[in-house]
Amino acid sequence: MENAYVAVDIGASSGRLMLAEINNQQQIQLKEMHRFKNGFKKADGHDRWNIDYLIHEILTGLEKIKAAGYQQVYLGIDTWAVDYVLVGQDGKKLADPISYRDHRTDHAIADLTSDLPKSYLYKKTGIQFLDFNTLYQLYEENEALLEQTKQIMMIPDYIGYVLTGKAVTEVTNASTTQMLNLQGRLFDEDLLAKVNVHDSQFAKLVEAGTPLGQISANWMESFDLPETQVITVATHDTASAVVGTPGVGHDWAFLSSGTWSLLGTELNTPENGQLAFENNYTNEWGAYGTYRFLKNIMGLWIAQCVKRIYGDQYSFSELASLAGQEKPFQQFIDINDERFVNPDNMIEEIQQYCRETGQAVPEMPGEIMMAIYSNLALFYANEVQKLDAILDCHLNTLNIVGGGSNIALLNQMTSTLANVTVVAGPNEATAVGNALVQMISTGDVQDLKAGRQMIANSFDLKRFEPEADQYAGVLKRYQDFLNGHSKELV
Ligand SMILES: Nc1ncnc2c1ncn2[C@@H]1O[C@H](COP(=O)(O)OP(=O)(O)OP(=O)(O)O)[C@@H](O)[C@H]1O
Ligand SMILES: C[C@H](O)[C@H](O)[C@@H](O)C(=O)CO
Ligand SMILES: [Mg+2]
Repeated sequence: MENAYVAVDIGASSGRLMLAEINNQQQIQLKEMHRFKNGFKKADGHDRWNIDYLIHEILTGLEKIKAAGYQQVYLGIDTWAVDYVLVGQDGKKLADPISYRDHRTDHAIADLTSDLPKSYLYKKTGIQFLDFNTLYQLYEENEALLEQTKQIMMIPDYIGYVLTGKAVTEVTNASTTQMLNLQGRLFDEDLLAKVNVHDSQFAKLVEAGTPLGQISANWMESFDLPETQVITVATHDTASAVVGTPGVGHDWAFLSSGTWSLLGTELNTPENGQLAFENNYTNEWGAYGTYRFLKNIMGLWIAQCVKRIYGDQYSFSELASLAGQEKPFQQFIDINDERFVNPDNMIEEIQQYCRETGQAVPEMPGEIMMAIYSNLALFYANEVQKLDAILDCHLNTLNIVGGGSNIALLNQMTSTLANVTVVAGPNEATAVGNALVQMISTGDVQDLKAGRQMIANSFDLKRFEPEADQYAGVLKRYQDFLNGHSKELV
């Protein structure tokens, strides 16, 4: 009987339980068993996630898997980064987790680094400066709550703890705290002290692929579940997405395109030099001792907000079709401007930005969406050039994975502007990477290289080549615009 693997992948906008099995042709077969919405809501003065709802959805999905005839499964959990749950002395959460988009950290970097030079912090951690990194969230955390806290658990670690009773801190997601020391590969004592947190308040650090334990008997009594062995995978969803990216050789970059666009490349040693620091690139830890040298780009969050403002009357593919009927590059937008992190009305924010910069104001849905896609493609192309410069290399291929890999228009614009081959897919690379780490952990797959080959042989990947003479000079004009207008995410 072949092993069955359940990948629980919860992004900022949606979650899903995907069942992965290896068929006789040594291909990974992926089946969506359960999907649910995610999102934060205002509660007790902050934007909060509903973590109990997410756990209930996981158990509901597992019941569907049992009902489909699976008696025994492996399971891995990955979610978005930086956010955490505070667990009290009684082992229960003290509050629902606050979202990284909450405004409590809007000025946290300036406050925390007033007596701690950013260059020093970057040398220690190699992590990009995003004001919602865990370090700054803890700096702004409610002191009374922190004093009652026995354990600080990152979201996926907390879910694994609730399901199995076992607490660990998995390194790929822990690195996004900006509290891990690159040299010692442990929590940095100075940074813990800076936010009044003790080493003991984090469970032991473990690498991706470490077995966690069985789902506890109390859940088995309350829900009709398969016997479930939980494995701690690369619990940062982007880390799982990178594992699930079928890159070949050494000259490939990845773009994990979902709520965020995470553009970067996989390194075996961190790159925390001056150029990387100046360009705010990060060295998030990857699976198997790798580093994810990447940059956070605002991503399709902007499209998600637009879709919501239109009352969800358009599907994402309909919005993409409307965009395709419009001319590209009608206005330049620094999509990483902090004003787009969590505005009250994204459409108005985009329109106001265009007014303030004396540009054509997009009005119709198609114009708005084309403005978003055009500027995402330009931003991606600009960052590919920066990656080449920082790493002194030439990345020929950009593997685009995640929901955004479905957008052929955006894939093609990106290929042409960046002058690279785009390989699009799998769109569920995060779930695939989650399952692959489980398969490597059980020995069903030999290693990461063999797994990526298997992925390439299992999923329909689409290639996009640069279209000569298209958009000549646009990227240079965009870069000049950015140089005059950039107020990046910091
Ligand atoms: N067919 C499509 N046409 C256009 N856009 C699409 C299509 N399918 C997905 N998308 C885009 O992909 C996004 C969702 O990507 P994905 O499913 O990777 O995100 P997620 O995993 O839910 O969230 P996160 O990025 O936080 O992990 C949507 O917001 C949408 O913009
Ligand atoms: C806040 C993080 O940067 C974000 O979660 C990103 O890393 C991610 O996980 C996108 O899916
Ligand atoms: Mg995702």
